Amino acid sequence: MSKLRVAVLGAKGRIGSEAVRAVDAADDMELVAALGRGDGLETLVETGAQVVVELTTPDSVMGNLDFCVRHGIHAVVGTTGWTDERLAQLNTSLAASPETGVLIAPNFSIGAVLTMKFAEVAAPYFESVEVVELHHPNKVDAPSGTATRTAQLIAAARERAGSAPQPDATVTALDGARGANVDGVPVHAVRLRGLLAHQEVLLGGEGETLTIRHDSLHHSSFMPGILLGVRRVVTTPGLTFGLENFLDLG
Ligand SMILES: NC(=O)C1=CN([C@@H]2O[C@H](COP(=O)(O)OP(=O)(O)OC[C@H]3O[C@@H](n4cnc5c(N)ncnc54)[C@H](OP(=O)(O)O)[C@@H]3O)[C@@H](O)[C@H]2O)C=CC1
Ligand SMILES: O=C(O)C1=N[C@H](C(=O)O)C[C@H](O)C1
Repeated sequence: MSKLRVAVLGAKGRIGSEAVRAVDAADDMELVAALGRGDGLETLVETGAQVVVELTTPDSVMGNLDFCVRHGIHAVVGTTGWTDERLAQLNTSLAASPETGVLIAPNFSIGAVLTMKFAEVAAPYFESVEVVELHHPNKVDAPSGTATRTAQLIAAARERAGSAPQPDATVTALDGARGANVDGVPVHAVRLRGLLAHQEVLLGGEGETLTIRHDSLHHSSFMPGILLGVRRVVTTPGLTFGLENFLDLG
């Protein structure tokens, strides 16, 4: 069986450098390019890359994906910064290249994907829900893509269940004291030396609380999800949002 020809963009970054090692070590993949900022994207065409793993920055990802989709190169994307406008722009590009697949995964670690799933299930059963994400201080953005996605899933689950809006403070002495409001769910971002990527979903009801916590302790936690994404995206045309779509979570 021929190996999948895979390139990594953002290859010198924290997660990109780990992805280079993981792709290189995978028996069914050949690492054909490892590109950093300023390296020409034409290399992707010259090396016959079939799948790009995109792990750059929110300011670079759209241009990189535009190139990939126009050249029929599938993409597995971990880079954050997704908005409805950006997703619509990507869908427009994909419409002109209907055989190309793009997976955007807010988080590639199985624990984080399960945290989102568990939070979605639990959210309608509690009066209050808040999300706290904690990351290393060099993280490019806040709140994390995972926290934003978690809050969106929680809000959608509560809306489907007809949950009442959460009680909240009527007076805040300082802006930001209640975190960011994502679809009615407060999201708090901590940046702390020594951390990598962590999240707590706090749920509270009458006389009880439930805390769902996930910790990524090393960038290796994201690698099985990236490799799964690479294997599946080549046979999944169009846009897939969330690694859970490639997992059987019941
Ligand atoms: N979905 C997931 O599971 C995960 C997602 N992430 C996300 O991945 C992204 C990267 O995170 P992280 O590795 O910590 O960040 P880093 O800053 O360590 O790495 C980003 C790398 O991308 C490079 N880069 C920027 N623009 C381009 C470009 N146009 N072409 C090629 N390379 C480029 C940067 O180069 P330079 O330094 O020169 O700018 C840098 O080396 C973030 O959005 C982060 O949130 C991170 C971990 C897990
Ligand atoms: O920048 C990071 O480190 C991470 N980014 C992703 C996010 O914003 O959710 C995934 C994970 O939290 C690590």
